[in-house]
This record gives sequence, C-alpha cells and structure tokens, in this order.
Amino acid sequence: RDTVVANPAYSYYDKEYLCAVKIGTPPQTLPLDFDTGSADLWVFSSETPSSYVSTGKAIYTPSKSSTAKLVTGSTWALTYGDGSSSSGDVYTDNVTIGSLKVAAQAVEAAQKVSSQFAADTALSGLLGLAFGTANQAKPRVKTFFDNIRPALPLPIFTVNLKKGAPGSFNFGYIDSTQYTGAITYTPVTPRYSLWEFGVSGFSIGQGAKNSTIIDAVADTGTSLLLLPISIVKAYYAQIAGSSYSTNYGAYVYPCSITPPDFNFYIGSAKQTVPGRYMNYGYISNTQCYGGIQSQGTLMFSLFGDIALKAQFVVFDASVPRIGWANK
Ligand SMILES: N#Cc1c(N)n[nH]c1N1CCCC1
Repeated sequence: RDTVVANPAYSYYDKEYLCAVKIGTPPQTLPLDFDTGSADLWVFSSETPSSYVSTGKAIYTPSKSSTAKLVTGSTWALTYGDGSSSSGDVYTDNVTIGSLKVAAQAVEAAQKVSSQFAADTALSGLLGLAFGTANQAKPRVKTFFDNIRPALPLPIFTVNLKKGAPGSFNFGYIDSTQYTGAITYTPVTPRYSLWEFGVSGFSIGQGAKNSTIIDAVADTGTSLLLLPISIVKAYYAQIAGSSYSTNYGAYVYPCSITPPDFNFYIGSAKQTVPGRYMNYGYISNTQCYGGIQSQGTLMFSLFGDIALKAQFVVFDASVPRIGWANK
C-alpha cells in the first residue's frame, strides 16, 4: 500500500493532475497524468521527435535503463475524446509509484504525439487506471493497477484531488482522514472498460432533487463535469448573465457571481460540488469558463476533475464498485 501526491498542473484552473512515476534503472522520474478514463501507460521518450518535446520536459530514455527491454513487434496508438493522440512502440521496465514497484511493467514509448500534447509543457505522459480491456497496445498489455493489485491489501485505489492544491492517489487502502461522513458505494458496469456508474438524481443549489438517472463515468483525465444538455441548461438558468459562447463552444458566466452548488446523489447520499469550484478559468476579466459543460453526443456523462476534486472517491475492483464521500 502507498500514496502518491497528485499535483495540479496549471493550478489556477486545475487542468490535470500529475504524479511522479519512477521508470527504469537507475530510475527516471516523469510526471504522469493519472487517468481513470484510459488504460495505457505512455510516456514522452527519446524516440519522440525533439521538436514536440518542450524544453525541460522529462522523458524516458530506455537506452539509459539497464532493465529496459523492447517488446519486439508491439505497437500502440491512442486517440482521446478531445482529439489528441499519440503512438509508438512498447518496452517493459521497472515502474515504481511511491514504494509500489512493478518489475517488467509495459511502458508505451511515444514516437508521435499530437500538437495538444506537444503544447502541454507540464506532463510527460499518462498512466491509465481504467480497466485493462481498454488498453490500446497490440498485443494488449496490463495496466500498472492490474499488475500491482495482487500485492495490495485491498484491490482498490482512492482519489483525493483538491482545488488548486496537491491531493493524492492512494493504492490498497482507505485513509479515513481524507473524507467526512460515510462512503456510499454503487456498482460499476465496465461496459466500455471504464469506471461507469449510475447517479440516482441531482439538484442545483438549494433546489429540489430531480430523480433523473445519470449514466456517468468517473474520469480523472477530464478537467470538467460534462452532463446532459438539459441539466446544463437548467444549471446556467440559475446564473444571471451566463450564456453559451459560440466563440468558446462553452457556457460562460460573470466572474463576479458565485455559481450555485451542483449536487448529485449516490443512492440517497447527497454529494456536493460547491459553486466556488465551478470557475474553470477567466476568459476575460469579467467572463469565466464554466466547470459544467454539455456531454454533447457522448453516451455517458463525464465526472471529471471539477466533480472529483470536491469528493473522496474509492475505485474498487473487487465487485467492481465505486464509493463516494464528501470531504
Ligand atoms: N478527451 C479526453 C480524455 C478523457 N476523457 N480522459 N482522458 C482524456 N485525455 C487524457 C489526455 C488527453 C485527453
């Protein structure tokens, strides 16, 4: 069991959360985006064209690791929902998170990355925490959590992200100081190999509970809280002066206003996302980018960092199930 600090990158609006991961012998430390919405551990590497590697970015150089082994013939390619992409070849090497070490973990080395990743000066890759069936390597490889799970006291990891401050991913145990009240669990249906669960209803601010079922995915790799358009419209109807900006393709609101809380229910347990968490950034000195946006044509809602940073979440592979608590 162990814990790793999750540092918010671009912390004025918490775009993503990065954790230090040690790869190889001697260890090469890379800040990786722990992503429960994908299942590949991929890294910027010595094989990534240098024009795509921003100055100072940590990369994985397998030739400098005495324990690196090329997996001959294996390849990988990823395209994320936001259109970003990466691809390359596969090594195995020692990977350590905190004190948790997997020998011969598959490490997917990038030979190509899209402009979005090249522009992200903070991250050196991703560590996927979705179910292994979502892995995109050919042949498929196991995630770090798949590999470390048998060594953990409990087959779980917990996510305690914070607004503009370091939080933590804990593996194998629950730290009861990280939440208040009870943890309410609900089953996960890995229909898409994701941490997909049912939300039993929602309410806006002090409003009445609407018992519409929301089909949701818990996704640390997504910054926002993406919901059905009907709920999004009902939410911004509560904020005077908010509007849909065609320029940004998003709902914006006057920064001078603190938006209402967004509450969602796990069973009958009310989980609250405080309105003060809804500011995803200033787009002018008066207009702010809302943390709640439409899920568009996605077949599920995405409970990304805007929702996760308000909660303590247990990702439990034993059922599978997911547990939520306020904090
Ligand atoms: N889009 C998207 C997305 C997602 N739903 N989970 N993780 C994502 N990314 C990780 C790095 C880029 C996008």
